[in-house]
Amino acid sequence: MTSELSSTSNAPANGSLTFAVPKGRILDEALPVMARAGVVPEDGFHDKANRSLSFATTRGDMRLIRVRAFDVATFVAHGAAQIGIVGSDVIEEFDYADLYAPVDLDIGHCRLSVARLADDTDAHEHASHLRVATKYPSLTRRHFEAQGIQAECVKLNGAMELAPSLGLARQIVDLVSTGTTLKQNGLVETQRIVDITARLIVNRAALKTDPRVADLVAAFRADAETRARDQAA
Ligand SMILES: Nc1ncnc2c1ncn2[C@@H]1O[C@H](COP(=O)(O)OP(=O)(O)OP(=O)(O)O)[C@@H](O)[C@H]1O
Ligand SMILES: O=P(O)(O)OC[C@H]1O[C@H](OP(=O)(O)OP(=O)(O)O)[C@H](O)[C@@H]1O
Repeated sequence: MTSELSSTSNAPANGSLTFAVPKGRILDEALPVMARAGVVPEDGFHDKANRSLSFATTRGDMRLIRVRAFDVATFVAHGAAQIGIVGSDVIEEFDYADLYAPVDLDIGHCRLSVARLADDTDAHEHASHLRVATKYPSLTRRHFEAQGIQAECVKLNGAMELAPSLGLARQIVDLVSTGTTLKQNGLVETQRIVDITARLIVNRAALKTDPRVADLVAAFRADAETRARDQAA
């Protein structure tokens, strides 16, 4: 499996660039940022009934693929896509050597936190071993290891907030934004692990060999800098 993936060529098919975007909540915030950098999907992309996964853009040499957030990192790390947008949670969970994240896009703000049931006041305060339900086992283990605690992770792909009340794990590690999901499920945040924003990511080899990738990085960076200046003014 690994050797098959690592043999994937970084050369784009037919000289075309592939730009990977997550299909869910980041997308609405990402589209205006992408447009300012000259990445605009053609008709069909916004049609919910359209089952295509690959879309033309107004640039003849670029297509967009719409995939799950974790898969954006996988496509770009293996060179199947040259460039993409993904949350820093995903980048840090995988820690792919071939992935470079040169621009903080200042969108998709949230945080990764530990939470437990509000009434579970002795939830392993002094334990050396914990059971944690999470979509982020690697980040979770690293976080608890730094406190001398061994975290046994139960991997879930969503709805982590159900785990404590159903006895799957007393603690969860999940993304928090407004805190509404925690509250509505009787949970409280106990530790903030890291703040998250969406990043532009590129395949390192593609960045070195294809000037169009470097040009795109420059366009996204210039836009991020302009927005930061406008906010400060
Ligand atoms: N509550 C939130 N507020 C803001 N940003 C969030 C929130 N939850 C998640 N995110 C960001 O959005 C990303 C998920 O993006 P998105 O929903 O577009 O992906 P997805 O492909 O639908 O995800 P999934 O694989 O869970 O279906 C997360 O990796 C994180 O960076
Ligand atoms: O603090 P809040 O504003 O309530 O946001 C937090 C929720 O958002 C994310 O889930 P998402 O809606 O992306 O669905 P998912 O559980 O399918 O990942 C995250 O996993 C939390 O459940």
